[in-house]
Amino acid sequence: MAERSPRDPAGTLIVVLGPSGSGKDTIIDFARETLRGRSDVLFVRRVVTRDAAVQAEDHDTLDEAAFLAAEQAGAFAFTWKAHGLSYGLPSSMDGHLALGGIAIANGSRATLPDLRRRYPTLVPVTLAVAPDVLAARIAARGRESEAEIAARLQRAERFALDTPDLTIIDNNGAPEIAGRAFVRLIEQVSARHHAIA
Ligand SMILES: Nc1ncnc2c1ncn2[C@@H]1O[C@H](COP(=O)(O)OP(=O)(O)O)[C@@H](O)[C@H]1O
Ligand SMILES: O=P(O)(O)OC[C@H]1O[C@H](OP(=O)(O)OP(=O)(O)O)[C@H](O)[C@@H]1O
Repeated sequence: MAERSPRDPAGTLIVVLGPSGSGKDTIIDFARETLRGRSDVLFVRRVVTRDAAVQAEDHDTLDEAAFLAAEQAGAFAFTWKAHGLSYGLPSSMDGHLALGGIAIANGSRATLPDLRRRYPTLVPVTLAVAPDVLAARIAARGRESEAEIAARLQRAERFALDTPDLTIIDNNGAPEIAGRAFVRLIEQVSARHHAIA
């Protein structure tokens, strides 16, 4: 993890957290479509060392060596490792936050304490999904091997996100229901910005 001094940007980072298959990308995609044209809301495009051929969220791909070089050159605002992959949120995100914008990123539960230190106004969001629904959705997504799915399900049980300011969105129903709840949260954050401005 790149160590930087904490800052208190004018904007707000909304981070979507939750086990593999819980619907992080689904609600982010729904909000991106719904809020298209809103220049104050940045949907952060992650850099991931995942094979570009693997169907996943729309991310930039680097191999490990290139990721490390980019990290050392200051290309990332925040990085972490999970599932044998490296993930980076590009430093352009900090520029957007410094201007008072809202940034939305898919993040890692394991890094929540570090992320909060670095972004004190962080708004963490998580998705609640029953374990059997989760398992079925990861399998149906067809992105991981059986061993990888088993590892992801094990990891799903390791984190209890016990933080008082956490927004929990139920995603056991239709994706639009969770998607709309997420858009409402973004609108609330946006209204808070306007009230302060
Ligand atoms: N509410 C839902 N109902 C049915 N399928 C869903 C729902 N939410 C997500 N999915 C599906 O479950 C799979 C995992 O969702 P995804 O958004 O990729 O999760 P994550 O980003 O948290 O790993 C995807 O195939 C997605 O289309
Ligand atoms: O610490 P955790 O909360 O377990 O998260 C670990 C990683 O898993 C997810 O990535 P990825 O998009 O590769 O996996 P997913 O789509 O299966 O969640 C998430 O965005 C983190 O990068």
